[in-house]
Amino acid sequence: MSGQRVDVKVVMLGKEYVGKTSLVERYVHDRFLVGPYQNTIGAAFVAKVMSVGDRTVTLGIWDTAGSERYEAMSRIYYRGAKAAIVCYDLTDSSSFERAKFWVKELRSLEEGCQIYLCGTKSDLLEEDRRRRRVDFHDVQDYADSSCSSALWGGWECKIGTALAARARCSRRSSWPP
Ligand SMILES: Nc1nc2c(ncn2[C@@H]2O[C@H](COP(=O)(O)OP(=O)(O)OP(=O)(O)O)[C@@H](O)[C@H]2O)c(=O)[nH]1
Repeated sequence: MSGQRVDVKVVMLGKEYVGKTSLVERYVHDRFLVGPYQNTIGAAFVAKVMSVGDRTVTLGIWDTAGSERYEAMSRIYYRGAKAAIVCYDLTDSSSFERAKFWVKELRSLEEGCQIYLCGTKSDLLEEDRRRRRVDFHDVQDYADSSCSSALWGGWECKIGTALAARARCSRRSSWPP
């Protein structure tokens, strides 16, 4: 890990190709990934400093590889995470099943982890609604019963909004977490 002090550990989880790395790039560097798809190998770490009220918080974001080949490795990266962004592709129903797999595992093994479900590639639905493969209400029901929140979006998804909310919650109870 980088030598930087991390206040909140965040992990990105989800099936390969759902767009985890793209979301992190967009959020941390405000840029879109260009060029051909390159799958993450193992995991990648990036730190992001953000303001929450009058505090400065450093997020340590672990972007895990979605390929099932790296499943055991992903478990190492979610340990001790305060927040998990579990991504699925709105145009791929199997990716939602994979997201549920991670949510179930986090709920049983990482009690202190806030779980956010994140539907990606909504731009593809804007182009053609028939491409949707994950029902809006199914996600909402599932998020209500099993997660901290559901996020909607593609490139524009604001991971930070959810994390800031999480940070504010922590602040009311015990901060730093
Ligand atoms: N149209 C569209 N394409 C996207 C979006 N997000 C990611 N992609 C594309 O989907 C592909 C996979 O994106 P990645 O961000 O590499 O996916 P990943 O989940 O990190 O994949 P792994 O590293 O294999 O786990 C790439 O070709 C991206 O350009 C999105 O919001 N909309």
